[in-house]
Amino acid sequence: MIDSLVTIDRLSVSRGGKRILENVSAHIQRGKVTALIGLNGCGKSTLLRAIVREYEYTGNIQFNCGHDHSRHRQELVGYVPQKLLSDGRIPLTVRELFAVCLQKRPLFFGVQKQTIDKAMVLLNRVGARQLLDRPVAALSGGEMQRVLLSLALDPQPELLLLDEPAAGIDFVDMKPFYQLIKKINEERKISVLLVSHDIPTVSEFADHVLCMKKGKIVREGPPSEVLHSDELSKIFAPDGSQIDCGDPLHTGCVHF
Ligand SMILES: Nc1ncnc2c1ncn2[C@@H]1O[C@H](COP(=O)(O)OP(=O)(O)OP(=O)(O)O)[C@@H](O)[C@H]1O
Repeated sequence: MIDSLVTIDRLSVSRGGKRILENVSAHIQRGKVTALIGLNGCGKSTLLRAIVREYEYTGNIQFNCGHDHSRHRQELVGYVPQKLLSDGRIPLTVRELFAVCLQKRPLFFGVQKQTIDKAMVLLNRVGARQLLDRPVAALSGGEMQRVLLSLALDPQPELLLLDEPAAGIDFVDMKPFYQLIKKINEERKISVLLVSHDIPTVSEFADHVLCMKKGKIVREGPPSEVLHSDELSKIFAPDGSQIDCGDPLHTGCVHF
C-alpha cells in the first residue's frame, strides 16, 4: 500500500502543439525519495514543471498533504532545475542571488544584513557557506546545485523536486551530494522526487521508482522490482545487455 503525498492521475501536457505527456498516473511517496528515470526527451522535466504549475495540464495532481484546502494554503514545493540559465552568464555573486530571491526591494538598494544572515543559514544546511561571495558564473556544477538546493529549502517544502541534481557533479562529489539529499529527506521529513540517469544511484538512494517511456509511466514500484523489470530492460538495454544496478563508487555509473 503506497502512502502517497502526491497522486498524479491521467496527466497530459502539450507544448508547442506536441503531446509530451499522455495520461500519466503515478504516486510520489510521502516522506520518501522517489526517482523518475527514462531516456532523454521522454518527458521527465515536463512532469516536474507541471507539478510546479509552470506548464498547463489536463488531468489531476492531488496533494494529499492534510491541508484544509478551503483556506487556500498552497502546497509548498521546492524545485531545483537542471540549470539556472542556459548560458550561465549571471553577473551576480551568490550573496546577490540570495538578495534577488529573498528580498522584496530592488537589488540596487543593496543586500540587507538579514538577507546575508539568512543566506548563511541556508548555505550552511547544504555545506556551502564558503560560496557566499563567489560569482555565480564561476560556480562548478556541484556548487551551483548546492546553492539552488539551499534556496529550494526555504521555506521548508513538503515536496522537493530535483531535476537531474547530479548532472554537473563529478564522480567524487556525487555520493556526498546524494547523501545530503537523503539526510534532508530523513531529518526534515521532506518528500523528494528526483530525476536521475544513474541506475546504481537510484538503486542505492531511492525508495520508489517511476519509469517513463515516451511520455508515459510504464512501471512504478520499489527499486528492487522496477530496476530488474522487463520494462526497464526494453528501454535501457534493448540489445539484451545487462543493466548495472551496483554501487556507483565501485562499478562505475551507468548513464542512459
Ligand atoms: N515548448 C516545446 N515545444 C515543443 N516540444 C517541446 C517543448 N518543450 C519540450 N519539448 C519536447 O518535449 C520532450 C520532453 O522534454 P523534457 O525536457 O520533458 O524531456 P526529459 O525527459 O526531461 O529530457 P532530458 O533527459 O534530456 O532532460 C522533448 O522531446 C522536447 O523536445
